[in-house]
Formats: sequence, structure tokens, C-alpha cells
Amino acid sequence: MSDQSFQTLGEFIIDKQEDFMYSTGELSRLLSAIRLASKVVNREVNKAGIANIIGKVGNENIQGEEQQKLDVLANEIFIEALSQREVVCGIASEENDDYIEVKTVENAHLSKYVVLIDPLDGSSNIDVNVSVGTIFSIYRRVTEPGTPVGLEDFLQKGVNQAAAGYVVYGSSTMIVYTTGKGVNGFTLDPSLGTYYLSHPCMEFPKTGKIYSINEGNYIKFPQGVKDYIKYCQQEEDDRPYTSRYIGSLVSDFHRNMIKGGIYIYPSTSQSPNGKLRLLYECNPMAFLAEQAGGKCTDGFRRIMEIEPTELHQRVPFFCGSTTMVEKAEEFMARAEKS
Ligand SMILES: O=P(O)(O)OC[C@H]1O[C@](O)(COP(=O)(O)O)[C@@H](O)[C@@H]1O
Ligand SMILES: [Mg+2]
Ligand SMILES: [Mg+2]
Repeated sequence: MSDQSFQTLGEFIIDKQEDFMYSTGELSRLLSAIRLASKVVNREVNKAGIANIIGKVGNENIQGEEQQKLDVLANEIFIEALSQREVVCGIASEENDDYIEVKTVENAHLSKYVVLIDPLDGSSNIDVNVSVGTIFSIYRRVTEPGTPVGLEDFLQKGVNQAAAGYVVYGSSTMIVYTTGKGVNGFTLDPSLGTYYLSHPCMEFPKTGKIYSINEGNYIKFPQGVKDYIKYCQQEEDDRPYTSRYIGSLVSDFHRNMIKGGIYIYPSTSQSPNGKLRLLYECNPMAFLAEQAGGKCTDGFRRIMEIEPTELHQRVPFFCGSTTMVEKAEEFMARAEKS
């Protein structure tokens, strides 16, 4: 089957506009801006070793993490692409302390969308040529278009997302996203610079044999997580499961969605809310997981029902094949009672 027979992402975005009765095309233009930015980041990631974009910049972001050069570059590329078009009125990013009100183009304040991004996910893997990603979450603002953007436009429950997705810069580069009508994946043909629909209607297998967790933190994990890891390693039924942990949320999630599996970043004795950020890591992945028939909780509560209180707040994260997440929750509830 030649490239031409695959639907392009551009065609798909336009076609799917009809799904929304009163569509103005604004969301389509916003998704197209993300598509463009992902190609620019892809070009930089592919030549990272020879383009002096490996290593640290020497600053810390608001999370207290040392920023990698590619964190900063990817952040600039996405903010540039989004703020040069009248598609968003506000942007929040892992790499910016506060949200940005877009004033670079005349009518940006009339836009009804805000975007939250993790411009480069899996930063610890940049220097070692292991796949990394970008994560995005899109909301309709709650304040009136034409009025100043406010924090309340960003601090919305995940259930309010208009769209969410990720880009994985791996052996091939893919965009995977949802607008609440299923999950579709598109592969970039670098020779043409075009994304093609390669993974229509992606679905999490109901169960799987892969568990993804940083076992190096084992002693700091809650008892319920320790018990679940033991369960995964027992020789019984279809177990032991296989342990796979890339250390890039996007890549671990992507593999588990295709093969069946669970990714866990729990609370630890040091960080009671774990590491991952609710608004631009957990909510978008939860929206995708649920749209693909999977499940996503903090071990007890549905991630997308959590009421956000801060832009960079963290939550424990259990995400993947429904049966596996429910089993992990069983161990969490049991440990909680004992
Ligand atoms: O090294 P750890 O503690 O296991 O953390 C790895 C996790 O942290 C992250 O790198 C956090 O994301 P960022 O790289 O965007 O900060 C996830 O992608 C990954 O799953
Ligand atoms: Mg991340
Ligand atoms: Mg990041």
C-alpha cells in the first residue's frame, strides 16, 4: 500500500471537524499548529548529537529539575508555533513557572482555547538517544473570549478536556491524539514531512503482561504497590509479567497501549504525590487511556475527576489496561485497610 492511500493527518483533522456541530475550525487550526511544531522538534531531536542541543542549560525549572537544552528548545518551538496563530489565548508549560497570556497576534484574546504542554517528556533520555515525547492537553476557556485569560482557564478537571495527545520521537515519530471520539495514531514520513494515519482506533487490550515502574524506588513505595509488584512477579496463571521501563512516560504508555500493560508512578516516602504532573502529563494520558478503553487513577480516584488546585501539582499515577489497573487498586485498597 503506497503512502498516497493512507489518509494524512491534515485530511483527518478536516474530516473530523464534522463530528462537532458548531465547529469553527479553530480546534483544527490549533491541532495543525501542534503538528507543525512537532515536526520542528522532531528535526532537532534527530540531530541532537551534532546540533549542540545535548546536555543541561544550567537552570532549574519550577519543579526544581535541571532543564535540558532540548527541554528549553522544544518549549520555545511549541510556544512560538501556538502563539503566532490566533488559535490559543493562553499557554501553560512544564518549563514555565506561570501561564502565558498570548498577546503576540492581534486576536489571540478572542480564541476560546488554552493549551497545557510538557514540551519534552522523558528528559533523562535525551542524551542517551532513547525515545522521548511531547504531551499536550487542550481546554475551552471558562472565562469569556475577549477578556483576560485567568488561572481558572487552566485549573480544570481532566473530564473537561476538548482534546489531548502526545508525540513520540522514537524509531519513528508519531502523533497520537483524541478529541473525545476515540484515539488515532499517525506516523511521520520524514521524506515527505507528512503524517499518515497508521494506527486508526487504537485500543488498550483489556489486560496485558507488562508492568512499567521504576523498581529502583521499591523501598520507598506504598505497601499496596509493593504487594502489586510481588503479584506481577509470582509464577501463577499468566504471570510472571515482564518488566519494561523506558523512563519516558510517553514511550512506556505507547508500548502498553499497543501490547497491553500498566504504568505506575506512585507516591513515595519522599514525594507523597509522586512525580508526574496532573495537568500536562496525567490528565492528557488519562483522556487517551479512557478513550482507548483503558483506565487511569491515582490508585483510588479517577485521575480526570481530580479538581486541580495548582498549575504544576503532582499526583500518583496508575494507568493502562483496565484489568491490571483494577488489580493494582485492589492491592492499594487492601493495604490501606490493614
Ligand atoms: O526517572 P524516574 O524517576 O523513574 O522518572 C521517569 C519519569 O519522569 C519523566 O521523565 C517526567 O517527565 P519530564 O521528563 O517531562 O520531566 C517521565 O517521562 C518518566 O516516566
Ligand atoms: Mg514529562
Ligand atoms: Mg518534560
